[in-house]
Amino acid sequence: MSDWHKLKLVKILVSWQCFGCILHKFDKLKWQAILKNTTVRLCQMELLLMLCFSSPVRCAEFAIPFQTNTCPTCRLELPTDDEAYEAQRKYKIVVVCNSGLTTGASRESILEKCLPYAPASSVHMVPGRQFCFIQFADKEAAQQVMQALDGVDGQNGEPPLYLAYAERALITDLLSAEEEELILGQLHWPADGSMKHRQVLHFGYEFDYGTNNVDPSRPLAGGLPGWVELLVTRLMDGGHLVERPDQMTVNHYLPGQGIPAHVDTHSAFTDQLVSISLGSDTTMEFCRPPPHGATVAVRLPRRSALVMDGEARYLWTHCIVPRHSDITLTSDGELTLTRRGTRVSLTLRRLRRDVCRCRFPQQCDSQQQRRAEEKRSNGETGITEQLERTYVANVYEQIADHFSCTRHKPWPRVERFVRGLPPGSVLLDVGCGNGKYLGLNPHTFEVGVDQSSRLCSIGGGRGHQTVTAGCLPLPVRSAACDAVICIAVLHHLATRERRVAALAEIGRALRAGGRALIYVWALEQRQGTRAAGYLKPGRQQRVTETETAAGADTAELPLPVHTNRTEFKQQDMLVPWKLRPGGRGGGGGGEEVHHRFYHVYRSGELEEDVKIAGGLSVLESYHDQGNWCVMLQKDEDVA
Ligand SMILES: O=C(O)CCC(=O)C(=O)O
Ligand SMILES: [Fe+2]
Ligand SMILES: [Zn+2]
Repeated sequence: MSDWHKLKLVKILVSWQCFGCILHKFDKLKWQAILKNTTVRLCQMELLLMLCFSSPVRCAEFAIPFQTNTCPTCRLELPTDDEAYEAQRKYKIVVVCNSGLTTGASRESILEKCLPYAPASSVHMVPGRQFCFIQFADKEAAQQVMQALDGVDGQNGEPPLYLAYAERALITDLLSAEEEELILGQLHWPADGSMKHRQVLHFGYEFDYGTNNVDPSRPLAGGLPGWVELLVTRLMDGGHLVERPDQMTVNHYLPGQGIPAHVDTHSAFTDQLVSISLGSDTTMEFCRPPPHGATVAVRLPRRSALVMDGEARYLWTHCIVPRHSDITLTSDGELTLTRRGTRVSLTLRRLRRDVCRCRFPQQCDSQQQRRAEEKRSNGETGITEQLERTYVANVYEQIADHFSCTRHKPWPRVERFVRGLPPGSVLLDVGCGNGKYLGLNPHTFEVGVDQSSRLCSIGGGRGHQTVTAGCLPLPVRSAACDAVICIAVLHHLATRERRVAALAEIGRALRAGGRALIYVWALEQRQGTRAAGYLKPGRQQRVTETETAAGADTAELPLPVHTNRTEFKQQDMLVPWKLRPGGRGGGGGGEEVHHRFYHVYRSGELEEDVKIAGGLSVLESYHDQGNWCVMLQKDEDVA
């Protein structure tokens, strides 16, 4: 593999996945050399994580606030595009991605490299890590160093440094001790104690702990106090806050008190939340929901402000564990137990008056609600998604091992397409299953996508790159692929709208001039006098879906059940899969029957769908092995 080819692959992966996942994949390669001229970006929570493992005190100090996408491997956020990245190049803290204590760099060696371009005010080395942070007096100094050093070869053959801008998420010196005292004196706590585990006050709007929401039509008299407006102005002038908050919740915690893990409701508040600590330091814990389940402890010093945005605001939960003491680091790097005092926090938020557009629809009450409303108004009831989940996704997950045993021989014309790709091509296999079409051409870069995590791990176990994801949308950058294959996948989508959308997604993934090969099961299993293999009796070993569910109760199924090895009687149906005893879930005794949803295509239908999807031309179309097949080419310059 030439360096150019490696670079191309890394570029594609970098745009899909976060730095940590890339490094994980590439630890065997000399990634420093490969990454030359490639913009490496870290995502906010990943930085917090990496920092945190070695340093519970400084973990939250830095974050990179790019506009982001989600890494399909680990679901971390990633920057979206170069424009967004360029627009954000204005921070006075820089992270050096490939120089840290574990690469043999020192504070002195880093300073020495920067000094000819601009003086650095401090360098933070992170124990056990291969990156470090440099803080400059101003943005211009940071920019000069960035321009001079980023990706440029070092002297005497030294590898280049890779730099990215970073920003503080924690503002440690927001207010003075006198101001803190004045503010604490302004707050009047009701004698009866408003909550069981802590006391709270609300300004601007009341936060309702029953619904975890606010009523925008009922503002509280008085709005926010003047002294808060002053702190807000400081945060905005410092570039830490984009919008002026209009709601404040003040929490009062005695030592031993805390707040349960939660994500502030998406539909209630906008992108940035601020937590200002008064009276005492504390430790706030951020947790990423399972299956990842990472925990990051962030030390919040008194008189500091923590700004949560991106996935720290929308995806990770935050909590304060009810404890009397926290484990912290001394300035000498020793671990010590620090007793908590009484802490008062100011949570500043802005009411949301539109739909949340965060990148975590699964976690987003606002987007879920909107989708439900749309469905209701369309008269649609989620049947489609339910059908695909029950009769496609869940079934493949259960029959994965057995299914994989029946899928080893590539169909010749698909194999020919893959083998014919020019060296260096990037091939995406949409619905890759166990990866039987991956690895046929050693000169291409291939990534398989399948929504079954079990099939992905079977493919992954054979050394292929697989990503667990569906095809709507595809987890790839636009125009990233030279070729796409999508074999026996689209017939599992339950509506025409979704089948067309999947074709459009394939088109989006292709570069102009790139080609795709699509196979879908045909309604017509006969061509002239020739019957497809599927109809031939006595070929039970090729696929094992040979019999109808003998004795299975089909009365409750939502669609007619097809009798295997017979002609199709309708286009939408359920096709039984008999799970062999001994296969997963087979258990050695009786046979389990699973039903998969299919929409078999009639002659010409696939071509019509391609036309509706747009931007793709049909180069060739044919009938092969009982499938309708098209070879497509992405049109040049579709405006
Ligand atoms: O006390 C804090 O800093 C956090 C409070 C909080 O998370 C909230 O009110 O939603
Ligand atoms: Fe909160
Ligand atoms: Zn949201």
